[in-house]
Amino acid sequence: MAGLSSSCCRGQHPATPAQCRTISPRAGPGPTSSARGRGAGCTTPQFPSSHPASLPCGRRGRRTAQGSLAPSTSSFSWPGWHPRMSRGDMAKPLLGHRSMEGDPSSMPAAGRTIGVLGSGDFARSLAIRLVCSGFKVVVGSRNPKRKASLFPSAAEVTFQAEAVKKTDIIFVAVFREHYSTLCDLADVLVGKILVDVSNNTEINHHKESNAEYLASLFPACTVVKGFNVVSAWTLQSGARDGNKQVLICSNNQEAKRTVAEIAQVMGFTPVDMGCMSSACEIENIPLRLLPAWKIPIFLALGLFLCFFTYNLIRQVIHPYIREQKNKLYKIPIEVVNTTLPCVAYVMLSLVYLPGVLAACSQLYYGTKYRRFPDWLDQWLQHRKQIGLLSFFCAALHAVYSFCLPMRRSHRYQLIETAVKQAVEKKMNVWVEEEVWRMEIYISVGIIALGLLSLLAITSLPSIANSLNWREFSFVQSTLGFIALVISTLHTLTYGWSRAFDENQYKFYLPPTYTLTLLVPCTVILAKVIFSLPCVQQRLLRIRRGWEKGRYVKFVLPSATGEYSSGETSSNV
Ligand SMILES: Cc1cc2nc3c(=O)[nH]c(=O)nc-3n(C[C@H](O)[C@H](O)[C@H](O)COP(=O)(O)OP(=O)(O)OC[C@H]3O[C@@H](n4cnc5c(N)ncnc54)[C@H](O)[C@@H]3O)c2cc1C
Ligand SMILES: NC(=O)C1=CN([C@@H]2O[C@H](COP(=O)(O)OP(=O)(O)OC[C@H]3O[C@@H](n4cnc5c(N)ncnc54)[C@H](OP(=O)(O)O)[C@@H]3O)[C@@H](O)[C@H]2O)C=CC1
Ligand code: HEM
Ligand SMILES: [Cu+2]
Ligand SMILES: [Fe+3]
Repeated sequence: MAGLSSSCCRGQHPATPAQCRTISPRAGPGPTSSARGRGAGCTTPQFPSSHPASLPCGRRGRRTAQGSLAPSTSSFSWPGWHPRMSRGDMAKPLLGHRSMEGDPSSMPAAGRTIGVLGSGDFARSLAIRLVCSGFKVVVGSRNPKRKASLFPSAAEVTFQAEAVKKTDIIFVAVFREHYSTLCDLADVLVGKILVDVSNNTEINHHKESNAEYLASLFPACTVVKGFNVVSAWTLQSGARDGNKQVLICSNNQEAKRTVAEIAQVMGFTPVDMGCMSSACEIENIPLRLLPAWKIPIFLALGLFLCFFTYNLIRQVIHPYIREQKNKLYKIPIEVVNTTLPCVAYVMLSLVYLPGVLAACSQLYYGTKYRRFPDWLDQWLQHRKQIGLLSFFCAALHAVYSFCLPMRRSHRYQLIETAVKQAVEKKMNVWVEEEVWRMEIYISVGIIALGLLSLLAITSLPSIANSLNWREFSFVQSTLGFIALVISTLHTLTYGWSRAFDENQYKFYLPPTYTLTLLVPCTVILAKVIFSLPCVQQRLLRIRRGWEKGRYVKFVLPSATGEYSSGETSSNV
């Protein structure tokens, strides 16, 4: 068989279903080391027309090209290759074999024979995991002799045709572009479950999903999409250190349930993604890189750039132009440490601003059933990521702040000031107000950061899952808002009277902290207004389903506990 690269074929896809029948391959060079390489692109396997593989799918005779079907497992061990699992510890599966007799479909998932086509990374990890989970495994390879030593001894490695005969569930662990080479197994595969584990190299790279393509090549089989979001490593090392979810879809419920059961026995959590139409989405998942983080990260970078430039102008460019002083040394720490907190603080307020806007919209329309505009919906969805980025910047800011006294420049300035004061015979340099100001804003900063850490911890799924909705909302909504208020205190005590000191205006630009106060103060003011009883009651009613302009008899528990009748409809 031609040594084929297994990278995607850049659009010269070998087979459509029809083509699969008339594929006229020609023998290419013998298997090369790149057979498993990721070459620049692959070509359709070319065989001479006399080659059995040149007959249409389903009507091909048994392959004789590689001679008669060799015995399944060979004692041949590949020199220099030490499979991760030593042969001994894979001798028998971890779970005891349960009775193998009886109707296979009623057989408990474990103990069942599972087929794996392909002998690459994924096939090998899958075989190891299946054997560890108590399944019997038969691997179908184009070259079983060479590959047998890569698999645990409990797994049987044989030719593909041989392997598929022994089981009714087969994991197809080959790349999409090589599905067509399986066509000569079409007859043997009739009525079997094919599990498509393949991924693509780009999002929406093909017009139909790999699973749909596989189903079109083997219409007499039942295709289930699954396991593609699990890496070979997670498969091999077990679900503990990777994502445990296995997303599964298929048009056949029974087949989906069988594969889900196998996933469960392997220690994974099957997630039913519905029918085959979701296969595309499932195949795109491993190609996405932190999709929910894109907008928040761009927002943080944008804010950082703006504040950094602003601080650079004030702290470095202004003294250079006005006093010919070189303050470039301030860039790595001081400029960064007046930029990071601003980003942290503004982003923290951007976490709570959408909630305020949402509340305003509910108050304005007098209903909670009206969809928020898309941009607000999107914003509400991204609050977690915005919040965590704010926490990250605030944590960096705290570390930077603790390091301020370490710097050589700080020490020189300290000595310089001391000498100057000695020369001026200034004995008492203690400024009570300054001392208090700094004590307060540092300690308030620490409390704010402590609260943000609490929010960050409750963001962890394992912690969030242990809280009920009210507890989670208390931490995220109430404590989060308190953190915002305390950060505002920290910023105000740091800024103090600088905003009113004209020396603090460089090129007429106000001190940076004044710019950061706008959004947080708006949010705080709005939240104070929403907490006024008249507004709060209305919001509460709306959230309980009351609607303006609709006759809804509505009773609300009043502060004293008895029920007062709510406002009947008012047509506005
Ligand atoms: C470090 C950190 C980590 C964070 N982690 C997470 C996280 O893991 N998950 C997360 O979701 N957020 C997270 N956040 C963001 C934020 O804490 C939460 O989104 C928080 O719930 C926002 O509270 P809120 O009061 O602004 O709005 P919410 O309490 O969410 O309410 C927003 C708006 O929705 C409407 N609303 C609320 N309740 C109802 C109701 N019952 N019926 C009808 N309408 C209603 C109202 O209009 C309300 O104003 C994190 C923030 C930070 C700083
Ligand atoms: N690696 C991973 O972590 C993951 C991989 N996957 C999917 O699993 C599938 C296999 O991936 P992986 O194991 O990494 O790939 P490999 O290249 O390691 O293995 C692919 C296997 O396909 C067979 N093969 C290679 N070329 C051809 C060909 N021209 N014709 C027929 N069969 C061929 C070979 O088996 P033999 O020579 O024995 O026939 C080879 O071992 C892919 O669809 C991939 O998207 C999904 C999730 C994670
Ligand atoms: C351990 C916690 C914290 C410590 C020790 C700390 C310390 C400091 C220090 C020393 C400054 C002065 C910076 C300078 O002049 O170089 C400062 C400013 C500031 N801090 Fe913090 N801080 C902490 C937490 C926070 C948090 C949680 C926020 C907000 C989310 C925050 C926001 C700010 C802001 C906005 C400024 C003003 C920056 C400027 O305009 O120059 N800080 N903080
Ligand atoms: Cu290709
Ligand atoms: Fe492709």
